[in-house]
Amino acid sequence: MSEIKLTYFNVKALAEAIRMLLKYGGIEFADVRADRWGTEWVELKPKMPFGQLPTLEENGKVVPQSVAITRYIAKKVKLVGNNEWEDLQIDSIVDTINDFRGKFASYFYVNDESIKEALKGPVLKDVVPYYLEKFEKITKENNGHFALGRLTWADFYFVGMHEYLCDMAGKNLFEDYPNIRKVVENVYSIPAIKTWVETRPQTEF
Ligand SMILES: N[C@@H](CCC(=O)N[C@@H](CS)C(=O)NCC(=O)O)C(=O)O
Repeated sequence: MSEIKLTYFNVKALAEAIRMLLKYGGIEFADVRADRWGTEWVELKPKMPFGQLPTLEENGKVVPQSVAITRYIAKKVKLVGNNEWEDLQIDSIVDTINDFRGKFASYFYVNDESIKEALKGPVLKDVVPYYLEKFEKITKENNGHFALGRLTWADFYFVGMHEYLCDMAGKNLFEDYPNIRKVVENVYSIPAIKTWVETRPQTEF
């Protein structure tokens, strides 16, 4: 059995879907959480392939990029499509969820508070309902899932990310969207994930 090490910061954000998929598949891994604000990250950053986290290390080889890593683990735990068309459905919605995340990132990391607020306003007013109404329709049509009418890594990708999205928005985004919430409930009701959620390190997002 190969040795897997997942390195990220002590948050869920881009790595939680990967952690949850590993747990789902019962795959042992080292869950390394670097201190983002201390000297640890200053020393580690130049050693990372593109200076960022998460990275996956397997058999001594280190690879970056959260979506690629999530897809790779999803293949191992068989939460991918049954053919190329099905994989395209999953990839397409994952990329769309990632675009949605990018809308929040466009203001969240801005230091100037007045500029940040000015950028945040239209995202919350226009972009959020635009995406969430479509996500609600998709998850309704797919019976509480994001693709293929069944559990796939797209669900994990969203669930791993959803608290981060709420944190960046400064509110619960999904209150009025029962079918999106159903995706979270479906993933959290899987026994291995339930145990993980109960025992994982407590972080804000
Ligand atoms: N496209 C990359 C983005 C990775 C990324 O933005 N990582 C951030 C944390 S979420 C990071 O490493 N920040 C620290 C830094 O850039 O020094 C991925 O999806 O993995």
